Amino acid sequence: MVSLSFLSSSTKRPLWQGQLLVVLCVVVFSLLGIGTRTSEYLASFWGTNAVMLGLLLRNPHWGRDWRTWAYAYAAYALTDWLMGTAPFWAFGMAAANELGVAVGWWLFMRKPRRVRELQQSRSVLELLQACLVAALASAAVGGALSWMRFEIPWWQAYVMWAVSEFAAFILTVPVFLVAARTKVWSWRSWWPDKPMDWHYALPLVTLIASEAVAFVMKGPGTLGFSVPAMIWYAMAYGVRPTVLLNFVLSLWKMLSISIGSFTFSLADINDVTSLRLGVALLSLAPLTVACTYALRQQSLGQLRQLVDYDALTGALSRRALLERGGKLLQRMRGEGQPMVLLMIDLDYFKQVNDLYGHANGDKVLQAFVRSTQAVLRPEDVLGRMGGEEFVVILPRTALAQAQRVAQRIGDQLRQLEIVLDGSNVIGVTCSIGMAAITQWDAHNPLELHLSFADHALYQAKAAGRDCVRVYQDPGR
Ligand SMILES: Nc1nc2c(ncn2[C@@H]2O[C@H](COP(=O)(O)OP(=O)(O)OP(=O)(O)O)[C@@H](O)[C@H]2O)c(=O)[nH]1
Repeated sequence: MVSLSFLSSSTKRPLWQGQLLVVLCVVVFSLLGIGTRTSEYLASFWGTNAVMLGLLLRNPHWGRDWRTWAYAYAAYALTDWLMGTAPFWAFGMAAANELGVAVGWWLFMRKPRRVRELQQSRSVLELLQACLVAALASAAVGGALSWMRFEIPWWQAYVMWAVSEFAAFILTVPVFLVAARTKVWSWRSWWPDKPMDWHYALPLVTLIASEAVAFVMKGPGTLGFSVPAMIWYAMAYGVRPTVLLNFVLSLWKMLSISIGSFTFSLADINDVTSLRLGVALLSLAPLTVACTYALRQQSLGQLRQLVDYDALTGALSRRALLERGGKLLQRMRGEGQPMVLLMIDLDYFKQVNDLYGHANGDKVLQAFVRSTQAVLRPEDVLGRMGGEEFVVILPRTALAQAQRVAQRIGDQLRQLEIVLDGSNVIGVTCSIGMAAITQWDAHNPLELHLSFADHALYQAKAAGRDCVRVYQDPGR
């Protein structure tokens, strides 16, 4: 398997390897760009600068060494020169190319990491700004050189250079920026984390269909045909797949423009420039949607975490416990499986607070949850009802089995030595009330079964605490 670990910011390779890679990329991509040159003008696609910028953004320590820039400059100029360009133009163009990369790198590196990695809502605007300024800087030199060399109006030379640089930057750099958070060699990491089913493919199918219609219909308006599908995939797939799809789609659009309605020549240069700019800018819409949507999902996730889990102990909150318990009850009823509820209350907990303070009381609660969780299976549910009262739900569990679990919870807690602030070590016990839910009474709501467990807990407390009691239905 080909290793692409050079794309991973987490792998710090020796500097010389990085520099060699930058030089190789400059040579290969420059040759590719030179291959697209028409006889009378510059390359119709020049991705070298964007790729070099992307590599340096992923591996910032390469860019901090001046030799990287010197080697890259030599690679730019020599490749062009060896391919037949006069030395003055070759070295001048190399300066223009590297200036754009340097300005882009400097601007991006000043931004906070989360902004750079497209994890903030303002990321796309910052990306736009950095790519624009880098392209304008490169065009300041490159535009002047191509004006002198090709005798076209100076403004046209400048705009052409700036737009082509900007388009390459805005489409390529995000691929490197988001790849910084992932393992690029795993294709799976570029795909959404959600389960795959057929309706998941709909945005992609819509995209292909709209591009097919655009290709057949032709005309300037077809550029926007794919916008609904772009917005859709941005919302459905998230940032990373969006960046990748934007890249592929934009390349396709530029290609389809050149094989469909336009050919690249100086005669329709303004059309080509404006189309190129349009295609590049089009990608910003889904990218913004994807970034904003991802942030929203992240905030919702954090909010859900806050609502669903007790901040002190990490057990489920009362609300989430009742919700999950209700669903489990339904499922067990459907499957005809038994389920058991344990209502657990720490004994004489008030005394712990009174003697050692509230903060130490909190420590005891946390220790109890840790020790109980160690006894439970992954499918069991532990929640905090409030204060020092907890509930454990044991799905697919018969009463005898649940009694052993309850015993183990009690034993484990009894053996625990809890170290408090001030190096006091204490032990605590708990009382447990159990209620078994069998198939035939599963239609009762969870709250009723909980009240049975509570009743049994009351009996455990009355019996002297540190023991387990099972609810006995008086009707049976
Ligand atoms: N440290 C701490 N104490 C809490 C928290 N929530 C409730 N408590 C305290 O838990 C104590 C519960 O006391 P009681 O209901 O009298 O129960 P107990 O002392 O355990 O007595 P029994 O249950 O009868 O064995 C009270 O002192 C509450 O202030 C909490 O989050 N942290």
